[in-house]
Amino acid sequence: MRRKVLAGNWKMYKTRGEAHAFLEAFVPLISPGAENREVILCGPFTCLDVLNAQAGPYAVGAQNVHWADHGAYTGEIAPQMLVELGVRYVIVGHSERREYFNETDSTVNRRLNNAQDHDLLPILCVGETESVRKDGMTEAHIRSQLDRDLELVDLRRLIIAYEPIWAIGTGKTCEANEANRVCAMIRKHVNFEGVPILYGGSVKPENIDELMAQSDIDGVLVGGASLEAKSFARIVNFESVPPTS
Ligand SMILES: O=C[C@H](O)COP(=O)(O)O
Repeated sequence: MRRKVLAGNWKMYKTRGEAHAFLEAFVPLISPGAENREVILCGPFTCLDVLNAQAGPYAVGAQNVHWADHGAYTGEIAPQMLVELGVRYVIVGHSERREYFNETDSTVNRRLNNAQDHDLLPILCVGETESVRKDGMTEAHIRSQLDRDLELVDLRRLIIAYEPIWAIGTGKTCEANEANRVCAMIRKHVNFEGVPILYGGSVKPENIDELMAQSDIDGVLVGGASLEAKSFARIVNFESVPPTS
């Protein structure tokens, strides 16, 4: 059985003090016995050591990593610098990186490979814009991203997040059955049953149970609703709905 993954992406929010306060509130709210649930907190670089010190059983993730181990790359961060801070996961290819920082499938691929070379577990983000969806090109677009991004990447040490761009931070959640359909398509395309596939895009306490009840959604990547301890705790404590058969 694939593990369940509940990941929070804080984006460019939270100072170290705010991260500390979040953890003090969040950790006691998590229900015991959430076995087989991997909780990941992806904070800004400046918070990573605070998360590592205080997050207890929960894993720490970064939001980007460079394809080189060192060099004249102002503003970038190398994998071993993250590993030294106790980071285990790293988000790669988030649509905000692709849109605002000119990430391409080629740079995403190089970042994924270097992350794995240093034993970081990457969370690759893929997804379509609203206009791609309207043109009926969602599947073709995602398959193309996967083909280019995953060259030489070890699928056994990878998480994929399906994040329809039109659903990110907009409050427009993709219907659970449609998100499930695309996640199933991704699994089939990469041809590896064991890869955890997450859904991301306006996940909140009100829709988490329905999303987690889907057959091909193994978890969620949460932006806005991961910033507040109570709402992210409700997401982590999602209620399992037994499969109907
Ligand atoms: O990485 C997280 C996604 O961009 C989703 O963000 P959101 O939950 O604020 O829509």
